[in-house]
Formats: sequence, C-alpha cells, structure tokens
Amino acid sequence: MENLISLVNKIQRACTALGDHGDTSALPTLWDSLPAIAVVGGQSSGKSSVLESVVGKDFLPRGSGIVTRRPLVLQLHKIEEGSREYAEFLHLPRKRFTDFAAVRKEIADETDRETGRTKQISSIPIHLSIYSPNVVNLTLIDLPGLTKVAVEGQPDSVVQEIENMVRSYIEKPNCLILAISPANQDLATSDAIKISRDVDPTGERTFGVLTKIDLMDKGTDAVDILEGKAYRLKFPWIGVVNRSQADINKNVDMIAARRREREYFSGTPEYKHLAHRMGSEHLAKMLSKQLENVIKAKIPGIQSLINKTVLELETELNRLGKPIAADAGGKLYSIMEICRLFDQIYKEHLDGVRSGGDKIYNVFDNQLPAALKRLQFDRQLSMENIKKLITEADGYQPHLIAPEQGYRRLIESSLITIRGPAEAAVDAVHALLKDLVHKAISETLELKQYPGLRVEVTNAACDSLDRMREESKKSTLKLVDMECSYLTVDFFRKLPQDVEKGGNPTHSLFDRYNDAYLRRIGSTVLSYVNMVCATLRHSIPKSIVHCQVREAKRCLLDRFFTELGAMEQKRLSSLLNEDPAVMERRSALSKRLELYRSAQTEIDAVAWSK
Ligand SMILES: Nc1nc2c(ncn2[C@@H]2O[C@H](COP(=O)(O)OP(=O)(O)OP(=O)(O)O)[C@@H](O)[C@H]2O)c(=O)[nH]1
Repeated sequence: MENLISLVNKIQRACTALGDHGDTSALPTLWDSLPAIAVVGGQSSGKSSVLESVVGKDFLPRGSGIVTRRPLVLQLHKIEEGSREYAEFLHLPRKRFTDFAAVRKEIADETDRETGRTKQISSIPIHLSIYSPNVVNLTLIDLPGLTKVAVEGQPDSVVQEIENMVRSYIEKPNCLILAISPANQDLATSDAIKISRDVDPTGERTFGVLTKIDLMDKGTDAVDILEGKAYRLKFPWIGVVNRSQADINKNVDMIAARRREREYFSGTPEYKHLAHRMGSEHLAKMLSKQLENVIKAKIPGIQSLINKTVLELETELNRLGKPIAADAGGKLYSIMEICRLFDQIYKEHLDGVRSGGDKIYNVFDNQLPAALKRLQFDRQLSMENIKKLITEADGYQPHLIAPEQGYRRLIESSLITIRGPAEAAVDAVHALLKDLVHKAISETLELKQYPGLRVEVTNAACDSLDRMREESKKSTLKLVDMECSYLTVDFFRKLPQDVEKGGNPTHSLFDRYNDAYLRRIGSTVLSYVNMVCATLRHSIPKSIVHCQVREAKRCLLDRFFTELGAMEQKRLSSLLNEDPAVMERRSALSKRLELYRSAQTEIDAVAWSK
C-alpha cells in the first residue's frame, strides 16, 4: 500500500509541472481531488519545528516575520536503511541536494523568485522531495503561518490573504488538516483550531498537535487535552516536544532531538502512560497511515473524476480542431483537407443528404411556371397590337396570302418576354446555391478555427457561383433566343387546315384587318407561344442545372485550388492564422489532458495491483 502515497506524490508533481495547483485557471483541476495533509497554525506555533521533526532534518528557513510565503509541498520518500539522504526540488529536476542548509537557502530563494523580495505571498507551491531512511512516506503541505498583523513592508491585506490561502487548501474535503497549537497558550485562542473548526466542524479530518509542552507553566500540564477530556477532537491530540530556540542555536541535531523527545514523554510522570502515542515519530506514522486510508477511500472517486474529465477535455479539444502543421506542404495539405470537407458538405446539401437542395427544384416546379404564366401575352396580342405589328411588317406591300412577317414579329415580341422569367430562374437558383455555401461554411467545423481561411473559401465559392451564373444566363437566354430565331414549321403547316375551318385566307385586302381575322392571328400566335413556353419550362431548368448546379458540384473550388498552389508560404500561413486565444486554450487543454491520461494509467495500475 506504500505505493499509494508515492502514486499521489507523482501525480502532485505532474500537476505542479503542468501548472495545475488548484487555482482558478478555468481548466479542470486534478490537484484539488488529490488527498494531502496541510499544516496550519499561528505564527511561531511550532509548525516548522513539527515538520522538521517529522522529517528528522533541519531544512526550513527561519527568521522573524512571515517566513513561509509560498506553500511548500513536502513529499517524504522512505529509502533503504543506510542510503544517503538527499532532497530534490521540482523546479531543479537534475539537482540533488545532500546539504540541507542549501535546501533551506533554495526554499528562501525560490520564494523570492516568485514573490519578489517584497514579502508578498503566492499560492504557487514549491515542491520538495526528501529521500531518507528516517522518514515515512508522506506528503505534507506547509502553509504560511496565520497572523494578526502585517510586518513592515507588507500591506495590511496580507493577513487576510494568508487566511484565504490557508482556507483554500484546507477547505477541500480531501485535505487532512494538521492543526498546530502551542501548549503554552490558551487553546481557546488557537488560530489553528479556529480555522479548522470553520472548514471541518465535525473534526473528521483534523489532527490536533500540541507543541511546546515542555514550556508550559510550572504546575500546569496538557494531560486533559491529550487524554481527550478537554478540547476533544475526533482523533486524539498528539503532543510533541521540539527543539527550543536554545537547542537550535546550539545546533542540536534532529535525531538527538527525537531521542530527547522520547525520553521526555517516557520520563515525565504526567505523560508516561501516554508516551506510546506522543512525539513526532508517532505523529509521522499516524499521518502516513491516515493519508493512506484517505487515498484508498478516494481512489475510486478520483478514477471516475479522471475518466469524466478526460472525456470532457477530449470533446473540447475536438471542438477546437487540430493544431496546424508547421511546413508549407503540411499547411497546404491542411487547407486542401478543410476545403475538401467543406466541398463534401456542400455536395451533401445538393444531393439531399442535408437540407436545402430541394429549394432548387421548387424554383423549377413552382417559381418558373408561375412566372411564365404571369407573362401577359394577351396584352402583347391585343387587336390593336396585332394590327399594328402586321401593318408595320407588311410595309408598303400588304401581304398576299398570309402575314408571314407579321406572324414572326408577333411571335418574337411575345417570346422575348420569356427572357425575364428565365433570367429570374437563373438568379433564384444562384441565390440558393450561395445560401448553401454559407450553410456549408458554418457546418464545416474545421473552418471555425481559421477565420481567414473561412473568408477566403466563402469568397472563392461565391466568385465561382457568380461566374457560373453568367454562363448559365448566357446559355439559358440563348435557349429563348433560339426559339425566336427559328419557328417550328410543322405547327404552321397545320394552319391552312385550321384556317379553312375558320374562314378563307384569301380574303379581299379590304377584309384583312377585320376583327375576326386579327383574332384568329392572335390565337394562332398565342398557341404557338404557349407551345414554346411549355418547351422552355423544361429546357430552362436543364440549362440551369447544367451550367450552375452541376458545375457547383463539380468544381466550386477548382480555381481556388489553382491559386493555392501558387501561394507563398507566408500567405498560406496567414490563411491558417488562428485566433490566439484558441491556440492558447488548445495547448493548455492538451497539457491538462496529458496529465490526466498519465494519472489515469498510473492510478489504474495501482488500483489493479491492490
Ligand atoms: N521548547 C520548545 N520550543 C519550541 C517547541 N516548538 C517550537 N519551539 C520554538 O518556537 C519557536 C517557533 O517555532 P517554529 O517552529 O519556527 O514555529 P513556526 O510556527 O514555524 O513559526 P513561523 O514559521 O514563524 O510561523 C522556535 O524558536 C522553536 O525553537 C517546543 O515544542 N518546545
């Protein structure tokens, strides 16, 4: 089970390396869910002394005022008896410290590096690992001492800032609280007990440590507290006797101090019966055991949190899209690939896989026939107009048998009006094709990532559609013009019979412009024009589909691809310019995902070997 603590240690180190120390970075945090032990207490309550006793080493900075200004995550690793003890900082990965005075100096220097020498505080932890045969596997977080007044050079707000920082650590349900109170002060005023009660009212995760028992006034003792008769906590209080200031000045070593502590409890009549559960060695063992228990209990929760977060991170990363290749070839490939995706979506709209293509059929089936119907041929073929056109066409020589030229003019002048609906159909389909471009652009998720490319692809597709519209207009109007150029002979060959039925074409010249004659001409022209309309109703859509819809499907971005091939690397890069915020978020998310994935593997391995 020892590997449980090292597992959490490992993940904690990875968290800090990747900037996850549970602050508000808008990214999911693993740090907060990892069980740890935080040391809290008022200034000079003996926190540093307790930590050093637990470690069995002298390594923490000393001085007046607020010495601990950044959290110190202290990971203790037990190594084989006889091995040389050493320390390592996470921020100095390849440096082994065997001189603990140098460790003390590095803690002070690293604190200053982050906070400046202004005595400010920072919540970014320093990670220190100590490898020693004299420790138990344990992770402790040393926090700045709670204080009531700021020292010189510090703003008054520092008092509150320290409290907030301490609180932010100990309020997490996975944090065990090591509450340090000096025995020579009234426990009712203990800062450690006060703040622990706030965040852990039932005392489920609070461990009370009583320091300075040796400094209590003569005639007083801490037996009631240590026996759990006064200030009772869920876990029994542990008394410790650390080195006094005089011991520190005399450089009394920690191992000797531990021995003296043992002797103190076993040799003092009041505490003799409690000696087996007093002292810093007992404290270290008890904490290690408690930490293991908590980790064991929390592992399933951590596992499910990790699995859930991995999924969330993956989803968001997918949404943000892939990062861009650095070289020109890679960039070109990425652009082509994105364009291909867009093109595919666009085709799906036209082919009915996605919605919108059906509106084109609506133009052919409803809009065009309705527009053709609305053409006012009867106005074109009013008696007056017929008479006028026929007379004009006859010129100085009135027609002898049938008004051939007159017919032609009447038919032409009617057919020419079909150009309007034909052109309108071309424009209507063009507008729909353009709408579908915008739709497909917004549905191509990959384009969201690159606003520059999005604009270029939209413009290129719309330019192509504009060109296709011009071609389509030419061809479609040509169809109408063709109908004007050559009239269907068969239709007119039938006419004499019709005429025979209705009257004699060899009217006297005098009768040629009478109403019945003109009406008959009008109705012949109308039925011819209607016949042509029916033909064009079918051929106009064919021309439009051929010139616009089919072409849009076939080569919407062809010209853009040719231009891409000739583009310089700089311009290609600018097309792939991403929103910097997106780039930053992607890189932060990938790092966090990496952390979660490795934590997932590590935890799974330990959980399986349980
Ligand atoms: N005699 C005796 N002195 C102690 C004991 N514990 C701490 N001291 C002394 O009390 C003083 C303060 O102890 P520290 O361990 O520095 O206390 P701290 O809470 O870390 O203080 P800050 O970091 O300044 O908040 C030092 O001079 C210690 O030698 C103890 O159990 N007995």
